[in-house]
Amino acid sequence: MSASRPLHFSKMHGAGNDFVVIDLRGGQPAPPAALVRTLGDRHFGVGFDQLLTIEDSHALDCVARYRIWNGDGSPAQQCGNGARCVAAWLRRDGAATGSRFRIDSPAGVIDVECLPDGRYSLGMGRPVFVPARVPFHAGGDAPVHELLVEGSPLRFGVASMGNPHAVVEVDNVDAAPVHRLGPALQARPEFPEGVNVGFAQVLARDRIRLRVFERGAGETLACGSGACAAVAVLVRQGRVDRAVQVELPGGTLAITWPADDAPITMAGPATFVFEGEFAVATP
Ligand SMILES: N[C@H](CCC[C@H](N)C(=O)O)C(=O)O
Repeated sequence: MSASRPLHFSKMHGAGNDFVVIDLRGGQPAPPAALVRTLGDRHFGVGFDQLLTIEDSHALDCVARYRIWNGDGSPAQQCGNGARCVAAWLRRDGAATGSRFRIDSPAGVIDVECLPDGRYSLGMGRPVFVPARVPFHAGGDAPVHELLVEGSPLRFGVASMGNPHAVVEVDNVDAAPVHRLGPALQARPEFPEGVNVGFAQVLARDRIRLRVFERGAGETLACGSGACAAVAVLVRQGRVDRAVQVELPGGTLAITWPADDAPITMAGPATFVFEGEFAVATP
């Protein structure tokens, strides 16, 4: 029987997008990819869409830094639902005081506001549409791109929220071929760093439904950066206004993009589920 040491974690979710949060402040090393994969396994581990590590921030005005790992062990630059859970975790920890503070994400500093109704409102930065910066290596800086996918033309928009997104508009998200077209688009060489693929159904100019097949995690019940990217792409295509309720399978996020040169704001819940200890094998 190999020895092991306990690793304390918090299990959380943001609109059903679930996370394991571990505290690595004090200079503890990042978890090896093998541990991330084991911890993320829903049979041999705890299970999560993403692992979030809380770390010391080098930015003076930030309460903490955090990093993001997908279930397949790959790092990510942005996680909107995860950022809200980090904010809630820091409030409960006492590291964050007051209703406004800043956290340091791999994609940059995020302004947090704790709303009276218990939701968290976050400044998610400006969307980037320049293909080379998504990155997406095909076509120019157009609102709509088209690729031949599995023999049929597929039209979509692209945007980076710090992480890459493609957004496909569909008539009915329930019937969308999410688990076929999601992996097919992710496998394209035009997306050299992979891509999160959103399938959006426009219900009204201020309301959409969205399903997201995430890079490194598959379909999740919600994707915060995906909701931001979907609104940005659809605003640019003239399909929605600038304040949109995004209905995802796990819950609803309020996305606002006041102007092209303004950051996108995302508001939504962050929920603690349980605390636990994971037995990490020691050599
Ligand atoms: N799978 C994403 C990271 C998690 C994003 C999502 N969970 C969110 O809430 O934004 C990527 O590799 O870019």
